[in-house]
Amino acid sequence: MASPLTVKVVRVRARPDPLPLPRYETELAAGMDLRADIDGERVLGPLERMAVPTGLALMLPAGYEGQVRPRSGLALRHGVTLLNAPGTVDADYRGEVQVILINLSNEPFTLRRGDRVAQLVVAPVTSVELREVEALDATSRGANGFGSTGR
Ligand SMILES: O=c1ccn([C@H]2C[C@H](O)[C@@H](COP(=O)(O)OP(=O)(O)OP(=O)(O)O)O2)c(=O)[nH]1
Repeated sequence: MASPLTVKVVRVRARPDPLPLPRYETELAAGMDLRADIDGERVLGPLERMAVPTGLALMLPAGYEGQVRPRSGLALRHGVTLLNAPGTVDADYRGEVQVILINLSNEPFTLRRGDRVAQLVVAPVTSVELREVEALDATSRGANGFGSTGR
C-alpha cells in the first residue's frame, strides 16, 4: 500500500485531559472518527442541532478535501446524524473542524466529552474551470432527470 499522506493537525485549545487524535480504527477504514471536544455533557433535544467542536484544525494538502460524514451506529441507534452531510473541509481552512449534529429522533440525546460524533474521510478533489459556450453536445438523456427513467 502507498505510504499515507501527512496531514498537519493542531489542537485549538489547551486541555488538561486532551482527547486522542483521530485514527483509522481498522487497517482499511476510510474514515477516522472525530470526537466531541466539549466540557462535560450536552443534551440535544428532538430536532435540535449543534455545531460540535472537535478541538482540531487541519492542514490538508492542496488537491484534497476533508469530508465530514455521519456515523452509521449513531444514526441507527439514536437518530443522530449530520445536517450538512457530507460537510466539506477545504484545504485552505485553518479553523476548528466542527460537526453539525442534528437529533432526528423524538428522544433527547446526551452527548458526552470524547464521544465519537462523525468521521473524517480525506479525498482528492478535481478542480475544474467553467467555460461558457452557446450549446452543449447532445445525449440520449437530454434534459430528462428526476426519476425520468422509471416512468
Ligand atoms: O461540516 C463542516 C463543514 C465545514 N466546516 C468548515 C470547513 C470548511 O472549509 C468551512 C466552510 O464550509 P462551507 O464551505 O461548507 O461553508 P459555507 O457556509 O459555504 O461558508 P464559507 O462561505 O465560509 O465557505 O467550514 C466544518 O468545520 N465542518
